[in-house]
Amino acid sequence: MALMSVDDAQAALLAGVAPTETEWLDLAAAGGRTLAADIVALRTQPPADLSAMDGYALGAPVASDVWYAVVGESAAGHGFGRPLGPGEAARIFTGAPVPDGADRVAIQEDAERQGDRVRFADPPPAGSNIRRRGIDFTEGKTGLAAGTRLGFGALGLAAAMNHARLPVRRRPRVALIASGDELVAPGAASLPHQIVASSTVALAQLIHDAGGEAVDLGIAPDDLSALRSHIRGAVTGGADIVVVIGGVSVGDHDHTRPAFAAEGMEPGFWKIAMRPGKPLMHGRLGRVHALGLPGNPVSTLITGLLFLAPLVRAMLGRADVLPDHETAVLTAPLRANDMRRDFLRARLAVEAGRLTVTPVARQDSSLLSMLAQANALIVRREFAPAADAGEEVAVVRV
Ligand SMILES: Nc1nc2c(c(=O)[nH]1)N[C@H]1C(S)=C(S)[C@@H](COP(=O)(O)OP(=O)(O)OC[C@H]3O[C@@H](n4cnc5c(N)ncnc54)[C@H](O)[C@@H]3O)O[C@H]1N2
Ligand code: MOO
Repeated sequence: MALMSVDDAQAALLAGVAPTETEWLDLAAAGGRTLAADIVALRTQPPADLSAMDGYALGAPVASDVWYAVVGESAAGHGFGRPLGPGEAARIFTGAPVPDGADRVAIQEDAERQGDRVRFADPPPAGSNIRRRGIDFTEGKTGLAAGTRLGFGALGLAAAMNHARLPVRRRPRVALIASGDELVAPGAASLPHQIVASSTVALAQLIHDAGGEAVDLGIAPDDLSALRSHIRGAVTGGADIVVVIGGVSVGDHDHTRPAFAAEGMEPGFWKIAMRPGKPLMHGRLGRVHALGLPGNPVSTLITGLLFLAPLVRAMLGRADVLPDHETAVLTAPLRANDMRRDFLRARLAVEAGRLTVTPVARQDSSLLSMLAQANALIVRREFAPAADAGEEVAVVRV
């Protein structure tokens, strides 16, 4: 069976993905969520011309070295009440409205004040220290686009635009089923034939970081009907994506594909030209995505990073769905690659102002100790020629 390319498999997975429904959240609960609609400014900011400094609001000087009459004060949160006439100044503070008739603000450090009058050796030019109405945003204009992840900057802007609640996408629900007779929960392993089911918690973190909600459905034994009932439980429980970890290869105890098929899966792809992660499988159970991730823990997490996390982001309507590729300088030579795209576990560093990358010592897809050391993957394209230290290579951060 020919292997499918990573690019074709990602495109097939992400084609026509339907976004989750909209829910409305208070601002304070919306951090990290993804906007379901464009957000329009409900007001103009600043709403008036405001002073950028503490000082004096003035009109143009009528003569050099002129004394202005200080006729009142404009403080933030208060209006000034009347226009300034020629030769008049108002004491003003940062964030306060600039009175009509004033066209500049002189800072107080430059003022010579005597009683109710003030003068400036060198008055500032027109427009100085005034933040004009609407320089940040104007009412009715889109300030944040649908698909934006609400980080602190976007949340602050939404609040400033006078929104108390925001429409966000429901977090995609990802059911995680570990499969294998050897598996036991973290903390419970004692026998030599037992292996800790480490991938569930690791994938859950990846899903959370992508904006999804992971649901741990535990461990299914190597038994077709047990795995089928776990999958049914995931679907009836409202999962958007059902992930089975392991059992996607060709061994006698690999039941993942047959179990999904018996539950009515419309097959998508199986077997990808990548290392690690070759046995990756995708299909559809109606609206629900079925994913079989290869069991070797590093393979699970790299296919999670390259396929599952992008699927979650696509369901959120995000624009930035696939991981970004950057460029870094190799510190060690690499041999030529074969027909599988290789994702080498590696460490990025900044050396003499350049981003450098060094593969970790061992690349076996069972070695979580190596993955935990890595902060990036070197992406070696299919049939890439040997590379020397000093060459640039593509990297993806992990
Ligand atoms: N004849 C072939 N054998 C294998 C092939 C192949 O193409 N032909 N592919 C290999 C590759 S590549 C991978 S990757 C593995 C994946 O196989 P499975 O998805 O069937 O994974 P399992 O056999 O169930 O498990 C593999 C390995 O990973 C451990 N494991 C499984 N689940 C977890 C978990 N939740 N947490 C931690 N560790 C887990 C499991 O104990 C096994 O050691 O197949 C190769 N074989
Ligand atoms: O692809 Mo497997 O994931 O090489 O170990």
